Amino acid sequence: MSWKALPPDRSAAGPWNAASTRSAASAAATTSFEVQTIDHVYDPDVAAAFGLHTGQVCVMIHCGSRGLGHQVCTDHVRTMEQAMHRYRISVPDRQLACTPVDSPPGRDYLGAMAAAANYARANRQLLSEAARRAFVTAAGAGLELVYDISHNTAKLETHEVDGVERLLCVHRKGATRALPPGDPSLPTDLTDAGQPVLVPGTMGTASYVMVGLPGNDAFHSACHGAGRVWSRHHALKMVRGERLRDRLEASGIAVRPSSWRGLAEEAPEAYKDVDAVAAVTEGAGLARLVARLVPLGVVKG
Ligand SMILES: Nc1nc2c(ncn2[C@@H]2O[C@H](COP(=O)(O)O)[C@@H](O)[C@H]2O)c(=O)[nH]1
Ligand SMILES: [Mn+2]
Repeated sequence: MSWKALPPDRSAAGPWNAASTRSAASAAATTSFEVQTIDHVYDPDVAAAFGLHTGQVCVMIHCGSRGLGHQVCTDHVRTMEQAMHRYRISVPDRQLACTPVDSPPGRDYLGAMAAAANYARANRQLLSEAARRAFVTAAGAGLELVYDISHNTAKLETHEVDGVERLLCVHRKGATRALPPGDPSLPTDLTDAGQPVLVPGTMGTASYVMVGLPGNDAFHSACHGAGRVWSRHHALKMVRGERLRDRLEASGIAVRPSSWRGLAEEAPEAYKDVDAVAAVTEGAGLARLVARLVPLGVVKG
């Protein structure tokens, strides 16, 4: 399973454009290529609409711009911080540095961020194609795309605020879009079901497919993953890559890391409990559970 292109942004011009270092992906980017199987389906109808069923083998690919988006954010926070006085803006924290979306720094930021998002999408396309070739060669099996979705982005979108439709620049960090059934931005084959929301957990625990819900108060957003409890630095102090590989392989998960260090940084214990995160996401009305997937093998880049 990987990510399908979303419709392009509809317009420019409008509200504030904030570039935040908090809003950036970690420079040491997470990339995982995971073969999984579906161990539980919560909503058979929506799962069927996504082409999913219990026992199915899937591929979940997580890849962004490999640090480019982080650099874009760092650079534009600096520029906006220096430009804010021209727009009479002050913020309590430099990481909230912002200028209007239709100002030169705002346009520059959105353009650079979009380029990084496109680069991330191209990376996923290449990894998806590699997955297709590997599955055909090794198993004679084809792969069908469920959804390709961007994360850690800023998008211009119209939302109702205090009863008024407004054009907003919505920043989603550690988050992704979660459109409800019937949303006009959805591809037609997903209009009845809603948008697939992919929630990777860790290489040693479950991951989830969820679906967007009506009435989402977070501007149609949901989490994009379990999220960290340990920094990469702390994970390196706590975990040895070789031992982690042995532990995962002993529990039946094949592991192919590009480095021991990279593997240790992404140890399962460095992340929150994804089962709890998915339950809270559903409880908060952000997205609904569709299927739970468990890892069979992971390649870490
Ligand atoms: N299924 C897997 N999920 C993983 C793995 N490594 C990390 N993660 C999850 O992805 C999200 C998003 O990562 P981010 O770098 O964009 O924040 C993260 O919160 C983890 O929950 C993995 O190997 N397999
Ligand atoms: Mn990422």
